[in-house]
Amino acid sequence: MVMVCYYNHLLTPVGGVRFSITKPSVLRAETNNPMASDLSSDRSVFRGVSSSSPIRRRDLVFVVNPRGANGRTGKEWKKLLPYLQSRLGSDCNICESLTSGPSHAIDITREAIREGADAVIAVGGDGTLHEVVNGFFWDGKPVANWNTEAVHSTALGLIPLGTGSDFARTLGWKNDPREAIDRIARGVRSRIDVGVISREGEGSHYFINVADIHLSAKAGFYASRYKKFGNLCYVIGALQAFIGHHNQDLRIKVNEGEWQTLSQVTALCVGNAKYFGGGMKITPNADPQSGSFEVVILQDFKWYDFILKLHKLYNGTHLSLNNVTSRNVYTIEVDEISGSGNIFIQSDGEHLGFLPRKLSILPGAIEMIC
Ligand SMILES: Nc1ncnc2c1ncn2[C@@H]1O[C@H](COP(=O)(O)OP(=O)(O)OP(=O)(O)O)[C@@H](O)[C@H]1O
Repeated sequence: MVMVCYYNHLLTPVGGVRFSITKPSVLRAETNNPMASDLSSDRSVFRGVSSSSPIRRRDLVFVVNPRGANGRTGKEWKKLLPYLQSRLGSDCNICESLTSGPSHAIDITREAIREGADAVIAVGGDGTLHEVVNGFFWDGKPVANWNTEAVHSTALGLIPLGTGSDFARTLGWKNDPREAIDRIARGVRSRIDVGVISREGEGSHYFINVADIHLSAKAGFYASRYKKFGNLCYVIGALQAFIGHHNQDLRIKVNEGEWQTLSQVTALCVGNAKYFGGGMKITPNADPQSGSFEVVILQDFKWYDFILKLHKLYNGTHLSLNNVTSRNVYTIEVDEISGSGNIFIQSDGEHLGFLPRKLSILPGAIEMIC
């Protein structure tokens, strides 16, 4: 079978990359994105080679956020392309899709899965990974290949090139993109869990790393404005979030049980993986293959507690503190008591809105190249 990954600068709207169906077995990326790398115009890279071998060439779609890590992702990606081509070009059809703005990675991923890509690889930070993960779902269900006779499924891949790249830390991956490409070349897949967040009257939202509520979510909201300062953005975001912060009584319902009240919550963190905020080991026992979340709740923290206990939050030893609790859950509903409507929630470092929300685990929902 011949799979073609075809790059065309003439056919798309400004700044876009999209896949369009020409015939079921053809995967086509189209763009006129000015950020497209030099190699984008080299069709020998993006066009599949007709193969007479009975072994099917894998179709790999790399979803690259050129603005990730304040533009470092785009620069690093360009430097990586020759290695990528040398490592994967002989066995795989390689397709590069540069995102043109927020949420674009979701659409690219959905189209790639429907077109039968073997893997969609997020190239960027946790925000890009988050969008690619959301692209694996549509209308509350997993996205499927349009070709219902296809025997392969689409795996998720990751080349961590963001500011924080916290999800990769849980997997023990070094911040080495060549190592990530070697991993993709090996192509070993494992099932991992995904979290789903819902609210009455709204569509579902998915996350792979950590979802968190109140102070930390507010800090993440502000941190996103200061990404140009690298990991320092999380410190600046936290300082800004502290201004006017009040711990709040919240109510939670765990595993469909009874509602219970939590007093003076500073932050409530739901971990599918361990790290957030640029390396803080907030949910140290979370494991994306466990089939459950670790929920860590910080209560009645004062500003000076963060100064005195910050090292514990970074190295994951904070669970021994009096006002920190941890539990394993499958579902958790969180609502506020005061009705202020301003308790922040974020997932994978992306601002999601405000309470209430229900968070549930989807065990083994995605196959990941590990
Ligand atoms: N072309 C683009 N221009 C501007 N923003 C973009 C573009 N493509 C994607 N984005 C947005 O950039 C945000 C951040 O991207 P990403 O997570 O890759 O990098 P980061 O924030 O530096 O890393 P981390 O999330 O690991 O700290 C994402 O939320 C995404 O919506």
